[in-house]
Amino acid sequence: MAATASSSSSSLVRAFFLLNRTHKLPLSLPTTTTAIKSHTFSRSISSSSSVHYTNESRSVETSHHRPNVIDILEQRGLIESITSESLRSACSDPAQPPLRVYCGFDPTAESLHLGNLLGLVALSWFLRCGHYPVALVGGATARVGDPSGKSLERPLLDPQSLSANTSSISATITRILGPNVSILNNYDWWKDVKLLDFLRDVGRFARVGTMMAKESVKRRLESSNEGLSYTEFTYQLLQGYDFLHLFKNENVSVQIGGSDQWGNITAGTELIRKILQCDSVYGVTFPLLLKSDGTKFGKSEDGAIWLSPKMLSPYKFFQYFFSVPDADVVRFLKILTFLSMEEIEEVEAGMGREGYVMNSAQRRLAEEVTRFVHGEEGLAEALKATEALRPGAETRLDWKTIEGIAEDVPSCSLPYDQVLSIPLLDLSVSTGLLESKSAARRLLKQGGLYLNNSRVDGDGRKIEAEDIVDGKILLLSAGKKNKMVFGSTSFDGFSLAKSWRNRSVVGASTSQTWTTFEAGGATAACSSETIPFLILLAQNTAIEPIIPASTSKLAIMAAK
Ligand SMILES: Nc1ncnc2c1ncn2[C@@H]1O[C@H](COP(=O)(O)OP(=O)(O)OP(=O)(O)O)[C@@H](O)[C@H]1O
Ligand SMILES: N[C@@H](Cc1ccc(O)cc1)C(=O)O
Repeated sequence: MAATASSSSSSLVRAFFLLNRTHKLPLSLPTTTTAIKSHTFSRSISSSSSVHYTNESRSVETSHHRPNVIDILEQRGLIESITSESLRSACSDPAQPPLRVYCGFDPTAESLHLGNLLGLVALSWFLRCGHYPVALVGGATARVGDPSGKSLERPLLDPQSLSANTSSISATITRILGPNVSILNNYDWWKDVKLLDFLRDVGRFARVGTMMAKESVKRRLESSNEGLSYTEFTYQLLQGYDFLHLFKNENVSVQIGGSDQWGNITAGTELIRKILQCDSVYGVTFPLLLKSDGTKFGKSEDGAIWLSPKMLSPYKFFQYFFSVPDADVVRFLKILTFLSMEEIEEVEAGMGREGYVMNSAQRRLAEEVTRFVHGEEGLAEALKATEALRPGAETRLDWKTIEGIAEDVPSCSLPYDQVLSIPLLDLSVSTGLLESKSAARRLLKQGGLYLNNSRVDGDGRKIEAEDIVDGKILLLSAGKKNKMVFGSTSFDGFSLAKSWRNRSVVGASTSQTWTTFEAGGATAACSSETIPFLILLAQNTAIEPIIPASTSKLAIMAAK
């Protein structure tokens, strides 16, 4: 059934792609324009955050040729379940106004991550097909914590962190989806809801048997000794009530989310059916994006692919997609980019052709996703950095480019006189880039040792003043992947602290001259003076400096 629907719409889909190149949004072919007055979208980001949008009423196009967004999502592998098949006709029926569709994100971290990107991509598809997306930031729900997919109750977040997270996530959503997406914070309606009113008006309609049967509840009761708190148990009702509220007040009739959200989404459609006796309400889920070990990409997992450039640079973001295995690249192109299916098929066919340049498909994927998330500027930054770090690259290195990526490659800071006139082989060992001088010599003979992207030939090569780019830095590469940046004294304690932090460190506090933070059971301290000084204190008492305390002018970062 899905296949029939998809093929019948494929010519429309193609037309849409052509259009989309020139007129970005929406994808529909407008025929008449009607003002929808009764539904003004209040683009307010909460009392608890500083981002504010003004109310605006929209002019909505009714279209005879609105591409079927559900068919498109399905073709691309972005549909896991739908509450009712009638959504397919509702979303492309020219007699009906465009749909308002929402996806929620709890602000439990400073940034959204790759898993959340699927929701943004799906919202963007709705927008491109002429509908109205709403992104909800769960300022209220994050105070409770969604038990879906969680084996333990989440720690509570303080109001300041919630507010900061709400602002930064909202800014990311606006950056990615543009100003045509409304952002709402559910704290804005929850703060006025009274418990007794809620129990009387909503609780009555929620059946305990149905609530107990939800996957998130069953799984927790079966697998954890601690079970589930009443607070977490009510989470599904909070999300259900959000849908009811948005349906009544904002005319939102579709909720989308990852497949772990099915129970919460259907809690909403059930409440709307029971309380408002309305059936024209829909839930759609997409499959979870999983890592190669089968676990989901998430904010609370290690090694998250963050969407905020403050948490992960566009360069690293680009590199992640540039390195995905061949087996995943076509699937990722379908779910994470807006390339037409024909273009994707073309890329796939190219991968099997003779003369295919390795990683070209990945490069296309990385370019498309980085552009969507970080914009043209972010993509340009990522491409420049990628080129700057490519052994053999012609591009002249400059301090500004390297400074931007120094945090993303293993780096180390040394006083000038410990670099100048030092044999390159010695330097590559003393900094930890290579394990021994014989290994360094072997690599050099094989042509795998590069200084500032140029291949090094003789083993007697010493560092000369002109090798130190802009008098500050040099780049040494071993083989193709292992790179290390050396800084002279211009690497101050602050940038060291920052680069150290980016290597999965949690909790940093800054005092006037010292930054301290904890990493994997250890505390690191770094002075913020210009001459860096870094020591690592093992947890509890024993002091174990990674550099001798006497060499107070030297700072070494974990190299590999
Ligand atoms: N790996 C993923 N693949 C697809 N969707 C995801 C993934 N991770 C989260 N989502 C979706 O993003 C939306 C927001 O989820 P949420 O804010 O709870 O993120 P989360 O990563 O699940 O958080 P946490 O790690 O704290 O559980 C939900 O619709 C959820 O299903
Ligand atoms: N429960 C969702 C976030 C969400 C919150 C409120 C909603 O109304 C909708 C979605 C999640 O944690 O992934």
